[in-house]
Amino acid sequence: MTGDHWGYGIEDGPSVWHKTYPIAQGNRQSPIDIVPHQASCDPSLGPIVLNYDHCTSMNIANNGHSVIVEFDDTDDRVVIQGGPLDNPYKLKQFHFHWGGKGCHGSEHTVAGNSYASELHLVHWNAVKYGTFEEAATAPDGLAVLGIFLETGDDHRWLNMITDALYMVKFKGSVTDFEGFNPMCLLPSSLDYWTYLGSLTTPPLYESVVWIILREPIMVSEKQLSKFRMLLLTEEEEDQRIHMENNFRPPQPLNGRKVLNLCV
Ligand SMILES: NS(=O)(=O)/N=C1/NCCS1
Ligand SMILES: [Zn+2]
Repeated sequence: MTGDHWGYGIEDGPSVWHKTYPIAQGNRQSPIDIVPHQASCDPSLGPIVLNYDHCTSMNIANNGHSVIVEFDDTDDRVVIQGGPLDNPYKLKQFHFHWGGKGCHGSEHTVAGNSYASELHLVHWNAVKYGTFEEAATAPDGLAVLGIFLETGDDHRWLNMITDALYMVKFKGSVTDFEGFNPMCLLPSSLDYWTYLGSLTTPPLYESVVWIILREPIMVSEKQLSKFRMLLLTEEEEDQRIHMENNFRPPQPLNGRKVLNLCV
């Protein structure tokens, strides 16, 4: 397994990533199991503030690991700030992790329970670093907002994404996807847990301030099934392998503190 040849299968999945990415066995890896009653409330933690009003989604793509919506991050106004963050962090992209039919697929778990899926809104510290790539290797370079997806009623706005998935069925496909504002994917409460961790996909850099919202959003099984229609394989390949169970299991906490807002 070299270069971008990692995946979620037996041969190339999370249990062997350490062979190519030794930091997989580092001391601030993600995801983790969040144990609510062991989280510490920190009076210095304020609310999360999201300024997505001027966000400009550009495209939606199948990168062979997930489906990803990218944003124009030249605009300084589209940021997350507050909470544990010392600076505003700019929105770069969002993507999802999900399970197989009837299986759960979130990355973080809560008291050992996983959700059907997990949405990651990826932001970078453009105040301190010149590029996303540079920020991605710095200990305070990225802030990822994690939102759990639970099966229930149809999510009226998620349809905008699931209806576009057929256009990026194959690995390496990308299509225009403008005017989507992820504010519509937020739950009603911005109550959160936060801890210092890593990317959950190779190269697994330990550069992420994780902010996980406590309240899940509801999506239907039908909407989730459309994610599983995505393929890991390219259009010209004969084999067709569906993209599912693209989640890394929880990693050792190694003494890290999970903080939450004081009520
Ligand atoms: N799942 S994740 O958000 O931690 N992984 C990423 N890889 C590149 C940017 S975000
Ligand atoms: Zn992710």
